[in-house]
Amino acid sequence: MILIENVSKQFTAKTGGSLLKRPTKQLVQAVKSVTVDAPSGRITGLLGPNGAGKTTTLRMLGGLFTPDSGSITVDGIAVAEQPRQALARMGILGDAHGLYPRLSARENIIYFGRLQGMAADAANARAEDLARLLDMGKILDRRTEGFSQGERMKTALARSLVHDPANIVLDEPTNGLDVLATRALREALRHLRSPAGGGKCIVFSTHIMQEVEQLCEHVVIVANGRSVAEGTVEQLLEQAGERKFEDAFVKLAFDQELNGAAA
Ligand SMILES: Nc1ncnc2c1ncn2[C@@H]1O[C@H](COP(=O)(O)OP(=O)(O)OP(=O)(O)O)[C@@H](O)[C@H]1O
Repeated sequence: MILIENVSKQFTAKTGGSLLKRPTKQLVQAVKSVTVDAPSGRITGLLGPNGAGKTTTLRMLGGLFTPDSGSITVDGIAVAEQPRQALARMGILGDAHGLYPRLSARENIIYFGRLQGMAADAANARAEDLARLLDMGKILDRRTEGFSQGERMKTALARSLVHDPANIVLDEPTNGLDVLATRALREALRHLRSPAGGGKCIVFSTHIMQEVEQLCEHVVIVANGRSVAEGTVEQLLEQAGERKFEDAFVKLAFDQELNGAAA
Protein backbone atom coordinates (compact mmCIF):
# COMPACT_ATOMS: atom_id res chain seq x y z
CA MET A 1 0.00 0.00 0.00
CA ILE A 2 1.43 3.34 -1.04
CA LEU A 3 0.18 6.65 0.25
CA ILE A 4 1.56 9.89 -1.16
CA GLU A 5 -0.02 12.90 0.53
CA ASN A 6 0.24 16.45 -0.74
CA VAL A 7 3.89 16.28 -1.70
CA SER A 8 5.72 19.22 -3.23
CA LYS A 9 9.23 19.67 -4.62
CA GLN A 10 11.14 22.64 -5.93
CA PHE A 11 14.44 22.56 -7.81
CA THR A 12 16.95 25.25 -8.54
CA ALA A 13 17.91 25.12 -12.20
CA LYS A 14 20.70 27.07 -13.87
CA THR A 15 19.64 29.06 -16.88
CA GLY A 16 21.42 31.10 -19.57
CA GLY A 17 25.12 31.68 -19.04
CA SER A 18 27.94 31.74 -21.56
CA LEU A 19 31.72 32.07 -21.58
CA LEU A 20 31.39 35.67 -20.40
CA LYS A 21 28.21 35.52 -18.38
CA ARG A 22 27.44 33.50 -15.27
CA PRO A 23 24.29 31.41 -15.43
CA THR A 24 21.44 32.66 -13.31
CA LYS A 25 19.40 30.50 -10.99
CA GLN A 26 15.76 29.77 -11.64
CA LEU A 27 13.35 28.07 -9.29
CA VAL A 28 11.34 25.24 -10.83
CA GLN A 29 8.31 24.03 -8.89
CA ALA A 30 8.34 20.47 -10.28
CA VAL A 31 5.60 19.22 -7.94
CA LYS A 32 3.12 21.52 -6.21
CA SER A 33 0.67 19.16 -4.57
CA VAL A 34 0.31 15.52 -5.55
CA THR A 35 -1.75 12.96 -3.64
CA VAL A 36 -1.94 9.28 -4.60
CA ASP A 37 -3.63 6.58 -2.55
CA ALA A 38 -2.67 3.19 -3.98
CA PRO A 39 -3.93 0.12 -2.08
CA SER A 40 -2.74 -3.46 -2.53
CA GLY A 41 -4.28 -5.55 -5.30
CA ARG A 42 -4.86 -2.54 -7.53
CA ILE A 43 -3.06 -1.00 -10.50
CA THR A 44 -2.95 2.75 -10.04
CA GLY A 45 -1.85 4.89 -12.97
CA LEU A 46 -0.37 8.37 -12.79
CA LEU A 47 -1.37 9.91 -16.09
CA GLY A 48 -0.04 13.29 -17.09
CA PRO A 49 1.51 15.28 -19.92
CA ASN A 50 5.27 15.78 -20.28
CA GLY A 51 6.72 17.78 -17.43
CA ALA A 52 3.66 17.30 -15.19
CA GLY A 53 5.72 16.07 -12.24
CA LYS A 54 5.19 12.29 -12.44
CA THR A 55 8.86 11.26 -12.42
CA THR A 56 9.70 13.68 -9.62
CA THR A 57 6.83 12.24 -7.56
CA LEU A 58 8.03 8.68 -8.15
CA ARG A 59 11.61 9.68 -7.33
CA MET A 60 10.41 11.05 -4.00
CA LEU A 61 8.58 7.77 -3.45
CA GLY A 62 11.85 5.95 -4.16
CA GLY A 63 13.69 8.11 -1.63
CA LEU A 64 15.88 9.87 -4.21
CA PHE A 65 14.62 13.30 -3.20
CA THR A 66 13.04 14.43 0.03
CA PRO A 67 9.73 16.24 -0.50
CA ASP A 68 9.69 19.92 0.57
CA SER A 69 6.32 19.22 2.15
CA GLY A 70 3.85 16.38 2.45
CA SER A 71 4.45 12.75 3.35
CA ILE A 72 4.92 9.37 1.73
CA THR A 73 4.36 5.98 3.36
CA VAL A 74 4.79 2.46 2.05
CA ASP A 75 2.84 -0.15 4.00
CA GLY A 76 2.65 2.45 6.76
CA ILE A 77 6.44 3.08 6.81
CA ALA A 78 7.46 6.71 6.24
CA VAL A 79 10.00 6.95 3.40
CA ALA A 80 11.59 10.06 4.94
CA GLU A 81 12.08 8.43 8.33
CA GLN A 82 12.85 4.79 7.50
CA PRO A 83 14.04 4.83 3.89
CA ARG A 84 15.74 1.41 3.96
CA GLN A 85 12.71 -0.34 5.39
CA ALA A 86 10.39 1.44 2.98
CA LEU A 87 12.64 0.70 -0.01
CA ALA A 88 12.83 -2.99 0.92
CA ARG A 89 9.07 -3.14 0.44
CA MET A 90 9.23 -1.74 -3.10
CA GLY A 91 10.39 -2.92 -6.50
CA ILE A 92 11.21 0.16 -8.53
CA LEU A 93 11.64 0.27 -12.28
CA GLY A 94 12.97 3.71 -13.10
CA ASP A 95 13.65 5.30 -16.46
CA ALA A 96 17.34 4.36 -16.48
CA HIS A 97 17.64 0.59 -16.40
CA GLY A 98 21.38 0.54 -15.60
CA LEU A 99 22.11 -3.14 -16.19
CA TYR A 100 25.60 -4.56 -15.83
CA PRO A 101 26.54 -5.33 -19.45
CA ARG A 102 29.12 -8.02 -18.61
CA LEU A 103 26.68 -9.99 -16.50
CA SER A 104 23.97 -12.21 -17.91
CA ALA A 105 20.34 -11.38 -17.23
CA ARG A 106 20.31 -14.13 -14.59
CA GLU A 107 23.44 -12.72 -12.92
CA ASN A 108 21.99 -9.21 -12.93
CA ILE A 109 18.87 -10.51 -11.18
CA ILE A 110 20.77 -12.65 -8.67
CA TYR A 111 23.16 -9.80 -7.89
CA PHE A 112 20.24 -7.57 -6.91
CA GLY A 113 18.75 -10.39 -4.86
CA ARG A 114 22.03 -10.69 -2.97
CA LEU A 115 22.03 -6.94 -2.36
CA GLN A 116 18.56 -7.38 -0.87
CA GLY A 117 19.96 -9.98 1.53
CA MET A 118 18.74 -13.09 -0.31
CA ALA A 119 20.68 -16.39 -0.34
CA ALA A 120 22.18 -17.20 -3.77
CA ASP A 121 19.98 -20.29 -4.25
CA ALA A 122 16.80 -18.41 -3.39
CA ALA A 123 17.74 -15.55 -5.74
CA ASN A 124 18.46 -18.04 -8.53
CA ALA A 125 15.15 -19.83 -8.02
CA ARG A 126 13.38 -16.48 -8.10
CA ALA A 127 15.25 -15.47 -11.29
CA GLU A 128 13.87 -18.62 -12.93
CA ASP A 129 10.31 -17.93 -11.74
CA LEU A 130 10.50 -14.37 -13.03
CA ALA A 131 11.99 -15.53 -16.34
CA ARG A 132 8.91 -17.73 -16.78
CA LEU A 133 6.54 -14.91 -15.86
CA LEU A 134 8.23 -12.45 -18.20
CA ASP A 135 9.02 -14.93 -20.98
CA MET A 136 12.78 -14.44 -20.69
CA GLY A 137 13.82 -18.07 -21.13
CA LYS A 138 15.91 -17.41 -24.24
CA ILE A 139 17.81 -14.46 -22.84
CA LEU A 140 18.29 -15.47 -19.22
CA ASP A 141 21.86 -16.68 -19.67
CA ARG A 142 22.97 -14.12 -22.26
CA ARG A 143 25.12 -11.16 -21.29
CA THR A 144 22.89 -8.09 -21.27
CA GLU A 145 25.32 -6.25 -23.57
CA GLY A 146 23.47 -5.76 -26.85
CA PHE A 147 20.02 -6.48 -25.42
CA SER A 148 17.08 -4.84 -27.19
CA GLN A 149 15.01 -2.23 -25.36
CA GLY A 150 12.33 -4.83 -24.52
CA GLU A 151 14.91 -7.34 -23.28
CA ARG A 152 16.52 -4.68 -21.11
CA MET A 153 13.15 -3.67 -19.67
CA LYS A 154 12.27 -7.28 -18.81
CA THR A 155 15.63 -7.85 -17.14
CA ALA A 156 15.36 -4.61 -15.17
CA LEU A 157 11.80 -5.47 -14.14
CA ALA A 158 12.81 -8.98 -13.05
CA ARG A 159 15.69 -7.48 -11.08
CA SER A 160 13.39 -5.04 -9.32
CA LEU A 161 11.01 -7.90 -8.40
CA VAL A 162 13.63 -10.37 -7.20
CA HIS A 163 12.89 -9.83 -3.49
CA ASP A 164 9.16 -10.28 -4.12
CA PRO A 165 8.18 -6.78 -2.97
CA ALA A 166 4.56 -6.07 -2.03
CA ASN A 167 4.69 -2.76 -3.93
CA ILE A 168 5.78 -2.24 -7.53
CA VAL A 169 6.57 1.21 -8.94
CA LEU A 170 7.20 1.75 -12.64
CA ASP A 171 8.09 5.00 -14.36
CA GLU A 172 6.87 5.00 -17.98
CA PRO A 173 7.56 1.26 -18.30
CA THR A 174 6.41 0.88 -21.91
CA ASN A 175 8.69 3.58 -23.29
CA GLY A 176 10.33 2.23 -26.42
CA LEU A 177 8.53 -1.12 -26.30
CA ASP A 178 6.80 -2.64 -29.30
CA VAL A 179 3.24 -3.92 -29.19
CA LEU A 180 4.16 -7.48 -28.18
CA ALA A 181 6.51 -6.40 -25.40
CA THR A 182 3.88 -3.93 -24.16
CA ARG A 183 1.26 -6.68 -24.10
CA ALA A 184 3.61 -9.04 -22.26
CA LEU A 185 4.30 -6.37 -19.65
CA ARG A 186 0.58 -5.69 -19.24
CA GLU A 187 -0.10 -9.39 -18.72
CA ALA A 188 2.69 -9.65 -16.15
CA LEU A 189 1.36 -6.65 -14.22
CA ARG A 190 -2.19 -8.02 -14.27
CA HIS A 191 -0.89 -11.30 -12.87
CA LEU A 192 1.13 -9.59 -10.14
CA ARG A 193 -1.92 -7.57 -9.13
CA SER A 194 -4.18 -10.66 -8.94
CA PRO A 195 -4.45 -12.83 -5.80
CA ALA A 196 -2.49 -15.60 -7.59
CA GLY A 197 0.34 -13.15 -8.27
CA GLY A 198 0.46 -11.90 -4.70
CA GLY A 199 -2.09 -9.04 -4.85
CA LYS A 200 0.65 -6.44 -5.30
CA CYS A 201 0.14 -2.72 -5.12
CA ILE A 202 1.22 -1.42 -8.53
CA VAL A 203 1.80 2.25 -9.33
CA PHE A 204 2.96 3.35 -12.73
CA SER A 205 3.33 6.60 -14.56
CA THR A 206 2.60 7.21 -18.19
CA HIS A 207 1.49 9.84 -20.65
CA ILE A 208 -0.21 7.21 -22.81
CA MET A 209 -3.98 7.18 -22.36
CA GLN A 210 -4.56 3.74 -23.92
CA GLU A 211 -2.21 2.21 -21.39
CA VAL A 212 -4.26 3.57 -18.53
CA GLU A 213 -7.56 2.59 -20.15
CA GLN A 214 -6.41 -0.98 -20.63
CA LEU A 215 -4.66 -1.58 -17.34
CA CYS A 216 -5.64 0.69 -14.48
CA GLU A 217 -8.47 0.29 -12.01
CA HIS A 218 -7.67 3.73 -10.70
CA VAL A 219 -6.19 6.75 -12.46
CA VAL A 220 -4.70 9.90 -10.97
CA ILE A 221 -4.35 12.71 -13.49
CA VAL A 222 -1.30 14.85 -12.79
CA ALA A 223 -0.97 18.22 -14.50
CA ASN A 224 1.25 21.19 -13.78
CA GLY A 225 2.58 19.60 -10.59
CA ARG A 226 -0.82 18.78 -9.11
CA SER A 227 -3.08 15.74 -8.94
CA VAL A 228 -6.14 17.32 -10.52
CA ALA A 229 -8.59 14.42 -10.84
CA GLU A 230 -8.86 10.76 -9.94
CA GLY A 231 -11.11 7.75 -10.28
CA THR A 232 -11.81 4.88 -12.63
CA VAL A 233 -11.78 5.62 -16.35
CA GLU A 234 -15.61 5.62 -16.24
CA GLN A 235 -15.68 8.05 -13.32
CA LEU A 236 -13.27 10.39 -15.10
CA LEU A 237 -15.38 10.27 -18.26
CA GLU A 238 -18.40 11.17 -16.18
CA GLN A 239 -16.54 13.90 -14.30
CA ALA A 240 -15.44 15.51 -17.56
CA GLY A 241 -18.81 14.95 -19.27
CA GLU A 242 -17.08 13.27 -22.22
CA ARG A 243 -17.46 9.97 -24.03
CA LYS A 244 -13.88 9.51 -25.18
CA PHE A 245 -11.11 9.15 -22.63
CA GLU A 246 -8.75 11.30 -24.67
CA ASP A 247 -11.25 14.19 -24.54
CA ALA A 248 -11.77 13.67 -20.82
CA PHE A 249 -8.03 13.65 -20.17
CA VAL A 250 -7.42 16.81 -22.21
CA LYS A 251 -10.27 18.57 -20.42
CA LEU A 252 -9.25 17.49 -16.93
CA ALA A 253 -5.49 17.94 -17.40
CA PHE A 254 -5.21 21.00 -19.60
CA ASP A 255 -8.13 23.08 -18.37
CA GLN A 256 -6.67 22.61 -14.90
CA GLU A 257 -3.17 23.25 -16.20
CA LEU A 258 -4.24 26.59 -17.65
CA ASN A 259 -6.01 27.47 -14.43
CA GLY A 260 -3.12 26.10 -12.35
CA ALA A 261 -0.48 27.94 -14.36
CA ALA A 262 -1.79 31.20 -13.02
CA ALA A 263 -1.57 29.91 -9.43
N1 LIG B 1 16.58 17.96 -11.14
C1 LIG B 1 15.80 18.90 -11.68
N2 LIG B 1 16.22 20.19 -11.76
C2 LIG B 1 15.44 21.14 -12.31
N3 LIG B 1 14.20 20.92 -12.79
C3 LIG B 1 13.73 19.66 -12.75
C4 LIG B 1 14.50 18.59 -12.21
N4 LIG B 1 13.75 17.45 -12.30
C5 LIG B 1 12.59 17.81 -12.87
N5 LIG B 1 12.57 19.12 -13.16
C6 LIG B 1 11.47 19.88 -13.80
O1 LIG B 1 10.29 19.57 -13.10
C7 LIG B 1 9.18 19.46 -14.00
C8 LIG B 1 8.53 18.09 -13.82
O2 LIG B 1 9.41 17.10 -14.32
P1 LIG B 1 9.11 15.54 -14.25
O3 LIG B 1 10.26 14.82 -14.89
O4 LIG B 1 8.75 15.16 -12.88
O5 LIG B 1 7.80 15.42 -15.17
P2 LIG B 1 7.12 14.16 -15.85
O6 LIG B 1 5.66 14.31 -15.60
O7 LIG B 1 7.76 12.91 -15.41
O8 LIG B 1 7.40 14.42 -17.38
P3 LIG B 1 7.75 13.39 -18.59
O9 LIG B 1 6.49 12.67 -18.93
O10 LIG B 1 8.18 14.34 -19.66
O11 LIG B 1 8.86 12.50 -18.13
C9 LIG B 1 9.75 19.70 -15.39
O12 LIG B 1 9.50 21.05 -15.70
C10 LIG B 1 11.22 19.44 -15.23
O13 LIG B 1 11.98 20.21 -16.13
